[in-house]
Amino acid sequence: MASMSVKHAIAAAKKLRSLQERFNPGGSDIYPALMGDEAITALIPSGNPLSVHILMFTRALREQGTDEQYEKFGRRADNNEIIGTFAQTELGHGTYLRGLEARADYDRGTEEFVLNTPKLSSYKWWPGGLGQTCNYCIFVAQLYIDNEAKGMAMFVVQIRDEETHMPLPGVHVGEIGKKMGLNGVNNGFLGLKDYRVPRLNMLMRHQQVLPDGRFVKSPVSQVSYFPMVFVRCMVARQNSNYLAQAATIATRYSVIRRQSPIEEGQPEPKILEHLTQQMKVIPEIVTAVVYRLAAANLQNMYNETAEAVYRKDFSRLPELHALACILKVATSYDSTYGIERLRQACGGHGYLTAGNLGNIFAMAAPACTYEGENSVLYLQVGKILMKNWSQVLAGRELMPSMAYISECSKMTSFPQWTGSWECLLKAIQYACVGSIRLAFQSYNARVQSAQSQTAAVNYSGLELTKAAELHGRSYVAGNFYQQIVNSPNKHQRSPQFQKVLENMLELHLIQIFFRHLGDILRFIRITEDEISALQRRLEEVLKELRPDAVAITDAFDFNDKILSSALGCYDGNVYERLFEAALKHPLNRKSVPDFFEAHLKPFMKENADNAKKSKL
Ligand SMILES: CCCCC/C=C\C/C=C\C/C=C\CCCCC(=O)SCCNC(=O)CCNC(=O)[C@H](O)C(C)(C)COP(=O)(O)OP(=O)(O)OC[C@H]1O[C@@H](n2cnc3c(N)ncnc32)[C@H](O)[C@@H]1OP(=O)(O)O
Ligand SMILES: Cc1cc2nc3c(=O)[nH]c(=O)nc-3n(C[C@H](O)[C@H](O)[C@H](O)COP(=O)(O)OP(=O)(O)OC[C@H]3O[C@@H](n4cnc5c(N)ncnc54)[C@H](O)[C@@H]3O)c2cc1C
Repeated sequence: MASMSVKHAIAAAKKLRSLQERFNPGGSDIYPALMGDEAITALIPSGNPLSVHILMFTRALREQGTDEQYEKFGRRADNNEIIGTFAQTELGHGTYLRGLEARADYDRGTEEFVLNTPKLSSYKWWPGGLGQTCNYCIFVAQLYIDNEAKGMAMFVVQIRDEETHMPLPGVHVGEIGKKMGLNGVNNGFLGLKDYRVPRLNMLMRHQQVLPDGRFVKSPVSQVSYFPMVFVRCMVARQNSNYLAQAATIATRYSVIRRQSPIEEGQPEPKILEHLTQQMKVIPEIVTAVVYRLAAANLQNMYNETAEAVYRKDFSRLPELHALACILKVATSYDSTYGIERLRQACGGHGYLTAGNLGNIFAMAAPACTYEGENSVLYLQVGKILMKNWSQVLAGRELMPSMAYISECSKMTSFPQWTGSWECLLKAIQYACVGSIRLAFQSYNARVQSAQSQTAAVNYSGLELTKAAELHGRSYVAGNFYQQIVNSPNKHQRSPQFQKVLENMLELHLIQIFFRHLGDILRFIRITEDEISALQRRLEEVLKELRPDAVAITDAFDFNDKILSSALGCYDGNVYERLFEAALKHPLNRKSVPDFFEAHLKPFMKENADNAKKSKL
């Protein structure tokens, strides 16, 4: 599988290169790569072993290395003359970066770094492509000068000979083993023993070690985390894509499959006529649209911030970090749970490999873990919200994506309930700010009682993650509302198209309202009648969107090769394709399976003989 994946990945990388040249000659815009990734996803359903090379290795060289280092390493990496990965996570540590054990000791006598993974737990473990594909990596290690720790640093390390691909002396590298998916990615392990690299192999755009061993600190230590921010932004787009693929499959299947009359004596309807089926499928279509728009926004913000960082302006890093965390978590959680809901919506056939929903799930699910485990990133955002609440209490302005927090903090109570979109959006934001306030009270009480900040974060963790989740909902719903209601190009839309978008906004806001009704009722008084009215509107908007469901998913424009699903094929010949796939199964090559003579027949005969004996 690994070699097949590499072959396909190389074919796709060539396609990527042509996309890049067509869309953005000489540029480094990731979008062609993403489009290439959709193609790659179809070509390599077991995952792309070059993903981390393209997403992290090449970018780290560009963004963390000096111009000279880019010339020496980055250009060759961008041109796929060398293939690398991003080796940060270890067998013993993934989340807690300050606990990473790999070390780089500076030897001023030879102007080299001596790299070691001192224990088994220090081995790099997980980096994509590390097992067999890569001959280089960015090796993330704790930097030591005269045995004094200086923090994390990144090193360009060659791990295999460029001609023979043999691991170099001092390198112990291999595959970490089968996973629940992405088995074409050859995630690997890497141990280094007294492995020497020249001083100039340490990426030094933001921090430097001078020949005499003097250390020049980075102006902002977190800029070394920037490669992770980029992938979090990519995950937001990538996982909204996976959800859109699954929604396309389930929608098409739901208008082909007929089952169970709704009225006695009537013919069996398409299953999408069942209201409960509409509630399983249509919200997922809308969620895919909502996150694709949010991810595009985030991508623009990333590009602007990356340019600013290149100019040593780090001012927008904190906001990008917070948004990248919140969107990476929200899209990976919601896409993973949404794809499973869509699989279940396809009944038994949803469980067949020929439907491809299981593989799409297996591609989407690890995003809840990699690039920052989701609950850890929620805690990260919770901490940032605590800092921002202190700013609110001090009457200071907040970053634009948190401005609603200041506005809501000035409200002494929630205004008269109207049930309008603005009202629903404000209710979610108001519940978020109420949760932030409660979390802050708990957190601050702990800090005031002499608990350390880290301990206070831990013991306030449930409230912090709740506040972070509601902040994510507020940001995503607010972005969708702006795009539908206040977009500058709204007048260019046909009235029919605008109506479909408004129906999607109605559904998204009501769905999020019901998902967080408990959180909202904690801070806002809403009557039973007002809630029942929203229930009726939910049923109504599902009915309104039902006729548009297929057209919206067709607009995602996934061809059959990318969907790779007998249930979601454009021509709708589901049963023929399921049967065609079944007949291709190796077990159907013979009428009598080999195991009959070897196992089944003796087993049945032995039982028959025993039965006869027991009668005698
Ligand atoms: C072919 C084309 C392909 C396209 C494919 C498309 C999509 C992509 C899909 C898939 C991708 C492919 C493969 C998957 C690759 C996966 C790769 C990896 O997993 S790499 C490893 C990832 N590891 C992590 O993410 C580690 C998580 N841990 C952390 O990030 C940190 O430890 C932490 C949890 C954030 C804690 O940080 P720290 O230890 O420094 O302590 P804190 O006190 O929390 O933070 C201090 C300070 O710094 C700020 N900060 C933290 N992080 C950042 C950041 N990233 N940016 C900016 N600022 C940051 C934090 O806010 C604090 O600030 P302050 O309070 O003001 O001091
Ligand atoms: C498919 C895949 C590809 C990957 N690719 C790469 C790669 O290319 N390069 C790379 O370097 N890494 C890669 N990784 C590793 C990935 O980045 C880590 O798995 C991830 O950062 C989580 O760290 P961990 O595995 O150590 O989990 P842990 O941090 O051990 O998490 C285990 C549990 O502990 C909890 N926990 C941990 N810290 C805290 C805390 N402070 N507060 C509360 N709870 C906490 C977590 O929430 C989680 O529930 C990949 C992983 C996967 C699955």
